[in-house]
Amino acid sequence: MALPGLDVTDSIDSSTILTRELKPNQEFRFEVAPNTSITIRLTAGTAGTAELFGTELSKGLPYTFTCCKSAIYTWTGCSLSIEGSPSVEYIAEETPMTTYLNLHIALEKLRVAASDCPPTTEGAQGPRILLIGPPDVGKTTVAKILTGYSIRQGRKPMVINLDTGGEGVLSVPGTITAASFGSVMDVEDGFGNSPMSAPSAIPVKLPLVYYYGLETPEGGVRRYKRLISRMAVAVNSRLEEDIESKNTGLIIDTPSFDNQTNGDLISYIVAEFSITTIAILGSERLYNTMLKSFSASTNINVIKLPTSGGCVDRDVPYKKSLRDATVKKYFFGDDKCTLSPYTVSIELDSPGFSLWETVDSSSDKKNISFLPIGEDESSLQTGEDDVVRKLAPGDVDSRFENLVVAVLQVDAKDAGAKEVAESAVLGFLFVQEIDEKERRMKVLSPVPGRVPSKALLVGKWPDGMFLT
Ligand SMILES: Nc1ncnc2c1ncn2[C@@H]1O[C@H](COP(=O)(O)OP(=O)(O)OP(=O)(O)O)[C@@H](O)[C@H]1O
Repeated sequence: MALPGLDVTDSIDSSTILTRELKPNQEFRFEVAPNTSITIRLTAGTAGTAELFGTELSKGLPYTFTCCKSAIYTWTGCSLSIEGSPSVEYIAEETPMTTYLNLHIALEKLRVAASDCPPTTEGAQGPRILLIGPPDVGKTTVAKILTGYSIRQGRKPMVINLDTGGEGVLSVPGTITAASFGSVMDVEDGFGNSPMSAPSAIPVKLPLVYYYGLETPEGGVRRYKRLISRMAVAVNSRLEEDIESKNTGLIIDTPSFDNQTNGDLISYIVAEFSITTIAILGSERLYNTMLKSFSASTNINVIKLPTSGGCVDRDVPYKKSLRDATVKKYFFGDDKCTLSPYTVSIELDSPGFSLWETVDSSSDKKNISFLPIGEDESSLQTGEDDVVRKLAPGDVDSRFENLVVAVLQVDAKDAGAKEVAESAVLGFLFVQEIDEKERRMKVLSPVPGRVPSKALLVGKWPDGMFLT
């Protein structure tokens, strides 16, 4: 019988062991299908180092990968042994790693200059880089590489993820997060785990999390912008207390911005986070648009970065399986650390129950063309109820099954739409079943006991899934 959470992957086919010799500046690229896994070792007793998206591999240690498309790069040449069968594997000679390293060195110079300034002055603020571009051009990968390099240099970057449609960074999909990275990243897990999900061999990072609950910013631009503003305020005040992070600066990953329609949003992010460098990947057009838009700003550099030939388009089912795996891991852990979530029952009619839903206003977009000339989309949204809506107990029905629910920091009884729309997240629940007859909601919770009397927020993203 398959126990929930324990059927994570098939066992590794240890009969297949490949050895790959890499010359300096070569990259071993591999893809592992969902439900299979491979183990890679940097061969012990041989010379050479290797890194996975900026994080160095230890010699002889087994690293297990499942459901991923990734690459191991070497500056020196190295030998890798691979146990199992990757669905794709090859050695690439052309990579943009030297450009990425040069970018890191340029940022590091600015960090050194920032460290030389008195802590309370503006000069003490390190570089703040924003990575933008179309889908699957390597924005997240470059964010990982820059983060990995700056950690190896003894720095403490603040990493911000604004991409709600992806797999999530230190949290579930559908969230925006900020975390200070002061310790090594996880080779297998990229940005690693937060203590909200599972204990980990790698030191945990404590992220600030906001649940947006929609796939793209377009669904709720107004709330998305407000969350960005809240996060910018929180990040800035954190940096004032942590001079190491302040000197290191920000690395910001974004959703896919591939044309001029996102110009307003990009400008908003640039202004809120006081961005100093905008790096564009994979779109000459977006690069030129940004050059024009920020030509008057002397303190903002606009640069173009090459996309790695290893970046692969990930189809919709693959992305869905990555999202599902992240949520599953939040509740059940992984094969290194299995967790046992608890099933908790919530009374829908209890006074402490307050469930809100995020509103997707993208359906209003089709009406924009009927607006009077001079009025834009914002005039369609008039009150707080346009971004989040409180559900009456009678409205809670089976359409909310198999969705993620955020437990917010704001108390259920004090929660108004404004507080709910802007509140940070304590943790997540997963709705298993809604019994409309018995007026109960059965949820999966990472901790035992009663669900705290906090406002709960359910979104449309991540989309429904079966956690078995
Ligand atoms: N050099 C490489 N070799 C192999 N795979 C790579 C390489 N660089 C990136 N990838 C893979 O390509 C995929 C897309 O990269 P990434 O997630 O960084 O793009 P993105 O622009 O952030 O995507 P999105 O728009 O979905 O956020 C990922 O699975 C990543 O691991």
